[in-house]
Amino acid sequence: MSLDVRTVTASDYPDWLRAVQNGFLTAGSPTEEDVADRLADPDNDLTRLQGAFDAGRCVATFRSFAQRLTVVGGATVPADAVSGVTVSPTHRRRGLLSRMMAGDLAAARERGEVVATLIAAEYPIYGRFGFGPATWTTEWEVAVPRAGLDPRRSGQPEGGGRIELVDGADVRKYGPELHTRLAALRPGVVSRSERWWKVHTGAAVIPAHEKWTEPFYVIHRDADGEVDGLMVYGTDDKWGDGKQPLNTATVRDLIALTPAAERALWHFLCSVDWVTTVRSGYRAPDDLLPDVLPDPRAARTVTHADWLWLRMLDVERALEARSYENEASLVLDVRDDGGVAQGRFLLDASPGGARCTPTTRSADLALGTGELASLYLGDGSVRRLVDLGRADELRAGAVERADAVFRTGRRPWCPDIF
Ligand SMILES: CC(=O)SCCNC(=O)CCNC(=O)[C@H](O)C(C)(C)COP(=O)(O)OP(=O)(O)OC[C@H]1O[C@@H](n2cnc3c(N)ncnc32)[C@H](O)[C@@H]1OP(=O)(O)O
Repeated sequence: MSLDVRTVTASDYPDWLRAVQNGFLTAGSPTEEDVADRLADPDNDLTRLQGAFDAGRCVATFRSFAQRLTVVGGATVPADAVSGVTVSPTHRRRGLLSRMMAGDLAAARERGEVVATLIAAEYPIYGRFGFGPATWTTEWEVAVPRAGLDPRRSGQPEGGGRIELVDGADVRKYGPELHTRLAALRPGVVSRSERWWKVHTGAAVIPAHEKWTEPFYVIHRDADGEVDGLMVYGTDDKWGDGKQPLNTATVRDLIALTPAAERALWHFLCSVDWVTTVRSGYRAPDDLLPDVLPDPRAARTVTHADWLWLRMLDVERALEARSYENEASLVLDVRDDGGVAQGRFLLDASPGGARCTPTTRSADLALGTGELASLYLGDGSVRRLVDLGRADELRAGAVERADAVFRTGRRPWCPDIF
């Protein structure tokens, strides 16, 4: 019997959500409350949900939703955020993901979205669809007693700043604006919905499989009393046989708008009595963390991996949307097996702005859409891509010019999983 791949209706939704849950290895079905809560979410656009149905049962799922992505320079571009991708183990490797992805990318291009984004469950899945890793993440584990911090200072900020313990309602009050201001500073940040803040502060139905517990919330105020930082962390309740505290504090969210706020929040958490280990959560690879400690070797890297994957949908608009610190004129031959974003483009970039237009001039560099995506937010190195055989230098000196124009001083970072 042929499989029916189609848009999901409200009556399909409980079975579709069950298939997502099962595809992510959680048995059973979602609660009625969870289904109703998600259906009421204005960001859950059912016209962008696809499902494959076999004899009426959902066996594959795919969701996309409208997102804004911060690019270099602080502008945002409309992104097609891909999520909830599953194919039942009974129906894998028959091309179901390929069919749903092709349909979604064509629709996204049609809607005028500039890039597609996703967080890949496994590295090998999405390169074939023209995606490339555009931001990376690092998680550290800090052995607090080895960090060299002065326990007499008890984590008080320097320079007149102040740290306050607050509750979830305060986070819903301050968090969205802090996040919006972070998005203007950091390439790779993606928009957060109102529901995100509710779910992460316990004010909305928590999906059964997410196992949420109430965390601690702290804010940082600068010397003028302005809130410029937020940290959310959970603790366990571990004690050693000798009656010594052995608690681990794990960061769930940390937004710092200034380096002073970032330093103060890390020092605070590493000074909480009973906490002997701090897990940083997924941070930017160039987070200040290890080096804000007197002894950075107290921080062990526990994860370093690709995070936000990007796919170009509209090369001209994407390259014109970001800023460039250096001047360069480059012709890029962009290959795209998916037939969405291929072409030869002339990029005229300068600190004052950029123009990107189709051209017939001979190319300086040839690369795939996934490779361009990995350079787009300022992270990847053209030299490395060429050395890996994933990009071709077609004119001498093009690699150095391209690296000078694409790379940025700080690395991009996406704080969210979606
Ligand atoms: C953004 C997110 O939601 S990330 C979450 C992704 N989902 C998961 O990891 C859940 C568990 N896995 C699954 O549900 C499925 O295996 C999926 C969705 C990853 C793939 O679905 P399928 O329908 O099997 O993929 P499809 O048949 O279209 O495969 C296309 C190609 O990708 C390859 N491929 C698919 N999945 C994988 C994988 N996990 N690792 C390596 N290659 C893969 C296939 O072999 C195939 O290659 P080919 O064209 O050379 O033959």
